Amino acid sequence: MSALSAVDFDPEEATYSSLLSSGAATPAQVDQMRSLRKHKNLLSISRRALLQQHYVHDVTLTRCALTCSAAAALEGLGRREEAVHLLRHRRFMEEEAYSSSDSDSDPSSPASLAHSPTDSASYDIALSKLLFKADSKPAALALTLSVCDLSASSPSSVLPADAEDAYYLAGWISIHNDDHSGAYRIWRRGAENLPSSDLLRRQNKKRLCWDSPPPSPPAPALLPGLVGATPVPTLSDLEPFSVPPSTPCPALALFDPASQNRRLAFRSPPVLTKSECAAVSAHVDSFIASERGGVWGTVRKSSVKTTDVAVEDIPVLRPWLNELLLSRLYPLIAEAYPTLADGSSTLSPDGTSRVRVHDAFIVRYDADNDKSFHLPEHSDTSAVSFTVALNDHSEFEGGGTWFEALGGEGGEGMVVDCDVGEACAFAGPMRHAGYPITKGVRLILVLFLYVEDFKYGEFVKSYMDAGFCGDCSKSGSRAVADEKSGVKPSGDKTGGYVVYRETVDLSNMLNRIEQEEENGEEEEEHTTQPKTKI
Ligand SMILES: O=C(O)CCC(=O)C(=O)O
Ligand SMILES: [Fe+2]
Repeated sequence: MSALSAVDFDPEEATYSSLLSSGAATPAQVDQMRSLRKHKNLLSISRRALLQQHYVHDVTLTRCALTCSAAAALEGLGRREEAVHLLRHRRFMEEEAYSSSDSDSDPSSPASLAHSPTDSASYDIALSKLLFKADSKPAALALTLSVCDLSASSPSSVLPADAEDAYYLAGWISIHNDDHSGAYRIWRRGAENLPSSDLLRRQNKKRLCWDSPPPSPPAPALLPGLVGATPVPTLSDLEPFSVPPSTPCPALALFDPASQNRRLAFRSPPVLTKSECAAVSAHVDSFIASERGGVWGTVRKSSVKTTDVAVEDIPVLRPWLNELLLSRLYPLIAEAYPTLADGSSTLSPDGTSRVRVHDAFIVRYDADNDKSFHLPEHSDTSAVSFTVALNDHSEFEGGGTWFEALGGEGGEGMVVDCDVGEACAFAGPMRHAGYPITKGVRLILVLFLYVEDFKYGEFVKSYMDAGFCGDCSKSGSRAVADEKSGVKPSGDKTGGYVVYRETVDLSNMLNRIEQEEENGEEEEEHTTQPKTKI
């Protein structure tokens, strides 16, 4: 039976229906029920529209879009194999029919209306999305790259939105494949081939900023007042924080166990002087005033509100951060994390660092004005991250970086608190949070770093696959309420976690086709039957 003619009886739905009518359904079950109904509706509408060839008379519909919509619905119903088969089959059939059709035939005939030269790329994007979700990364990457290549060699064969999606998705598949450098190469190519894409331009700009050569002569001459006279920290200057022997943590898998000895987080003495922090803060304020109309926003969109600015957006801070990285933070990482899990070090044989910036933000928590108190539990997209305190602790109460695995069995975790100029370095896959402030403003520099050619994701995955961790990277349920404030580090959301700008954009992109088609189909649906709402 083909995917389009399958009878969609689902015993699960019958169970949910009786649960709902008995009033015993949990919120999670209601959500599942909604999703089930939504995808069933979408599948039945797409199927009907395809079978009745609605696209012949309705210029807003195409066979390709309806097919992608049906595939998205099948995926939503957990029928991924059918979805993949449907897309592959339709792509092949339509391409065949199109290439063998007589070019002199009536242009209004269904055959020519049903397939346009850009449809194959649209099918490929929809397919690669499914393959990526199915964790078939090499196949997904090959398909997205083929769309990138096609858009470069024959721009009229790929819709601009599909081309942007292809480059963006290919970059993210590469990152999930532990190939950050490859991702940035793809985004660079995308930015060059699609100069109108803001998304690709931003990704590329980031890379250009953090790969730029160190300023020479160094920053003091370029930026008076911005580089202080703090010494370069060595291991004996760092205060280590160890994961207790009884506590699992996927980040342990990143380093050589003998030399690391479960020390995954470190607090350093000041890497910035007070006057340097004040100067950075003043530059941020003047940027917000002149470029953002005095209003802080969020560049790193997250599932909960965070207030931040990307360092690369403030030109005066770019050489400053490069200098800070090269002179103090990269050496600090080499001291704190001497041997990686693959036996290599973060230093190349020539002594230069292999560490690279993935993201650099200045994050502001403000208990009094925008009520941005905390950041919920999450892991970073990084091998190593930093938080560096940019203002004095007397300016706020509470705060600090909370780590679940540093607190032992009880689940209360531990807060590592930094005073102005001090840095907290930690392994990105450690589950952590911005602990709530209860008063004032806390300003920090946040850095997500990776190590070139070090496949940290692979080590985390092996650790998880080996079952060492149970579900320790998934749930925030072990967070314990703070006695005084009554707020959890995980926020008010159960299992709250932060998704970063790229991840949000990525999931928006992945869901966009589905959403657009659903909206289109809902309109269609209103004309044919009332919508079933739960
Ligand atoms: O506020 C903190 O100390 C943590 C910040 C953080 O984890 C992040 O920005 O990803
Ligand atoms: Fe973080």
